Amino acid sequence: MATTALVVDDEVDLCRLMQITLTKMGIKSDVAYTLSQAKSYWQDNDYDFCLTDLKLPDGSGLELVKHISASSNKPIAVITAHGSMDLAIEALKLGAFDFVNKPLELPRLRQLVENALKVIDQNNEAEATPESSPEQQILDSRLIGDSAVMHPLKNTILKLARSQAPVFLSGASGTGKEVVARLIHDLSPRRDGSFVPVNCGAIPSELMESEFFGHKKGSFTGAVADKQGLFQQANGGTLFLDEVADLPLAMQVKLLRAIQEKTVRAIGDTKEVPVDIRILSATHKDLNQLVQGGMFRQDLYYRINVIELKLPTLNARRDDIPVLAEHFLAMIAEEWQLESQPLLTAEANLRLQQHDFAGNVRELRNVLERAVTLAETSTIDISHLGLSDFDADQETDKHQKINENRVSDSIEKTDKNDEKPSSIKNDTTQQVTANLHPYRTMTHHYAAVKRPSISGVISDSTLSEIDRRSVVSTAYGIESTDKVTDKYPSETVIKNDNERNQFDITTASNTVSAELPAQGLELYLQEQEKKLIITALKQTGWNKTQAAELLGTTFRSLRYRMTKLDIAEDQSE
Ligand SMILES: Nc1ncnc2c1ncn2[C@@H]1O[C@H](COP(=O)(O)OP(=O)(O)OP(=O)(O)O)[C@@H](O)[C@H]1O
Repeated sequence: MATTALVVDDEVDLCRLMQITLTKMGIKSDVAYTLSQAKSYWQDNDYDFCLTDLKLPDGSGLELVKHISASSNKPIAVITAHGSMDLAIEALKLGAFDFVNKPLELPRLRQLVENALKVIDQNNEAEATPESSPEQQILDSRLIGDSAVMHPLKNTILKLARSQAPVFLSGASGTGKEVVARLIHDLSPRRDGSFVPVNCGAIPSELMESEFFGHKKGSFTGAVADKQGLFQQANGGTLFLDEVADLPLAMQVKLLRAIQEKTVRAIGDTKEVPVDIRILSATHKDLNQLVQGGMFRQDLYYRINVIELKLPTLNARRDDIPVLAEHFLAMIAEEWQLESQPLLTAEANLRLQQHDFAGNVRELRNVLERAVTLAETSTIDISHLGLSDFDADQETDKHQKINENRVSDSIEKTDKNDEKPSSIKNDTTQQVTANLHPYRTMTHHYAAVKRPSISGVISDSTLSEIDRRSVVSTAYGIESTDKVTDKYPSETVIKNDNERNQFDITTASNTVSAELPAQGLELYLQEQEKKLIITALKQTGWNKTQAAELLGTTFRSLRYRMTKLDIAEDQSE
């Protein structure tokens, strides 16, 4: 059956133009010239989608958007006068799936209609298999959790995936913002295009323009060839601006312009190139507060935060911990090629559910990776988790402290500010090791952001023990000690040795600050880790068991790190 559409506009010529375009695309259409006529046509016919002007003689097209999106999930797109971005944003918030500007550009109209057709197909598929639509299956297999807060979240993700609206993902670190961003893309009509994630905090500011918009050969020293920017790489797909709060103000202006105009100009180029991208963004920081403080442009905030999706902390969905744990253990077993999947004892499972996960899902995964590494067999007991003994009173205290810090909505406030009592932060230091997200570059969190003080660097909660040793030894120019305790490593290492006790930490900070790694902390640490591992492997003739022993780690852990750092099995030649 042919697809049908309702076109609503009071300009007769424009309606004819739209009808001709639709007919050429095999779509039958009716035209309504007023709001009331549109409502009654929509009521009496079973159209597949609607395209409406916002300014109608007897009312606003926004009313039609509200009417249609409240009663069905059929796509409705709006036509806006050039420059009336506020209305377009309002329409997206009300449920319009996309908008097109006047004067109408036919390629853009065709692209919008093609996206609408894809949404219609997806809706039909979902209706045919309501219990297990392909979308639902993808969602359930990648966003693990079945607790009360996850149901509405998943439904919203499905809805947002069908829209073209910019979505801002907020939530504390490790709650799964990137997982959700990928899902929104993979479930959207843009899924055949690329998903391009960019860590805004990791790109040096002097390279930003070239990274985002590209450059022409010879446009500056070092531009040895033409380079495509991230916007163009995401053309037809989705650009995910992760850690968007870290964008320098100068770049915010340029980004806003590109997003509004939907065109980019490479450095050294004379022409603007149109780009068709959807913007998703995320940060664990309170962007609203940054706007108030003048650190983030209000207009850009308004533009990227058309729809905000808040991700719950893991503490707010403890029921999901067992199922998440099982999911991660299965992943670890596969990635590490274990003979059998590790299993948690009932006590270990319970202990995990009691733990205060300041690092959220990422922390859970890291705790499990460490536990699998420590366990001699495939049974993971409470002792392998490395969590301090559970003290119900203490945990209650912690939760109370968190609650005191929350203003009205407890979860949202903690998410936004990442506020934790220092006791909890210390816990995190013990629990959270390196970010092990398979998609994410290791430069993700810390490069270019947390360089200023050595104490900041070393107390970084994501450092694994070996990372810490190399930081301590390299930064201070001292040998690493064998006894690196789990807590704050720099001071512990220094305090363990009388000679080093005399070492003035302030002087150290000053001395070291001049030698901070240009490539950023994470990249630097990776290089150090890689060097140490290769040295140990070379010393043992690439015998992994012996190399692991030399490094004071386990075979499994070494194998994991080799894969993570891309160290080939034998580089002896
Ligand atoms: N619901 C979930 N189901 C399965 N894995 C999840 C879920 N939530 C998070 N994860 C996993 O947790 C880790 C952290 O997730 P992610 O990187 O998406 O968090 P984030 O909120 O973007 O963190 P950050 O703010 O630090 O960038 C990843 O390994 C991710 O795969």
